[in-house]
Amino acid sequence: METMFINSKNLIAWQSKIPNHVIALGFFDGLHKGHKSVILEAKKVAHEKGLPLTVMSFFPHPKSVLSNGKMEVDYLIPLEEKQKQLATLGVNYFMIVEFTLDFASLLPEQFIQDYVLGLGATHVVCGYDYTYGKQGSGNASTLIEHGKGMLDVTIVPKVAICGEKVSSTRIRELLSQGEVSIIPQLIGKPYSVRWCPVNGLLPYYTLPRPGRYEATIVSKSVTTTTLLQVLNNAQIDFGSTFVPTNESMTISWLRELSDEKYRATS
Ligand SMILES: Cc1cc2nc3c(=O)[nH]c(=O)nc-3n(C[C@H](O)[C@H](O)[C@H](O)COP(=O)(O)O)c2cc1C
Ligand SMILES: Nc1ncnc2c1ncn2[C@@H]1O[C@H](COP(=O)(O)OP(=O)(O)OP(=O)(O)O)[C@@H](O)[C@H]1O
Repeated sequence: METMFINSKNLIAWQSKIPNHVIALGFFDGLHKGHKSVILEAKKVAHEKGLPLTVMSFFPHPKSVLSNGKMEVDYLIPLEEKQKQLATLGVNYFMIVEFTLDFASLLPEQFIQDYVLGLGATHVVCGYDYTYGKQGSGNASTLIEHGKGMLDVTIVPKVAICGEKVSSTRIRELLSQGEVSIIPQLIGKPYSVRWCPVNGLLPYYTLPRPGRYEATIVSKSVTTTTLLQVLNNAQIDFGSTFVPTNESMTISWLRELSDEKYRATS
């Protein structure tokens, strides 16, 4: 998979470099089941048309840019993890467009002409609630019109669990409520963060709310299931769990323990 960092300054250079492709559009934080449904649909279309598969995302998150940094977004995964997971899903090109206030003010049709058609997409796949362009005024039903006959469009229906849309927002809510045991229903596996002994939580991950959790730690392919206490949004008390001093590790959050259960198991 090739990753491209695109902005207004290098856009023209990229426009002449990328072959025609099928593109999936969205921010895709956490790569949950709704996102995978969009990307796998795009993969199917790309296969049928014999074209490469592209995913276009943005960075930083539109909400943090549009609030002038006042709104802190609790990112679920950093770009490197998104990159790794997209490569595993079979994506050929990963376009990361720099989200700036100037970019946010592009009219929806301009975005489609310059960044979608202009970069070589001939078929767009997005979810039913995808929005784009100034004030998010473009949506799934305006894509055909803004494509001016040059763009095929596939809209993916809502993926829901118990009637509720699977979303990055919902996962952030579950983390803030300590409800980590529900998250596998949304992303297909427990929510994981990367932790390194020197710097602690790596950037663009979010810890569940303070409390005691059953978790697995994977370090150098050795998996340990243990009890951990989250103290605040950056600190974990590892208790008696052995933590290597020179290795980073992956911590997967399995379930929050009530105080009684914690006392019984510790
Ligand atoms: C060119 C462009 C301009 C945008 N401008 C705005 C904006 O002014 N206000 C806003 O809330 N979101 C804006 N967005 C963000 C989108 O509404 C949307 O959040 C983003 O495209 C990610 O889509 P998703 O949330 O469906 O993944 C813009 C997006 C694009 C591509
Ligand atoms: N549950 C879902 N079912 C179908 N499509 C989805 C679903 N969730 C997101 N999508 C689509 O995936 C792409 C990326 O969406 P986006 O990054 O906005 O995810 P989100 O989970 O809705 O995020 P947030 O909760 O922050 O709004 C968009 O095309 C969007 O329409």
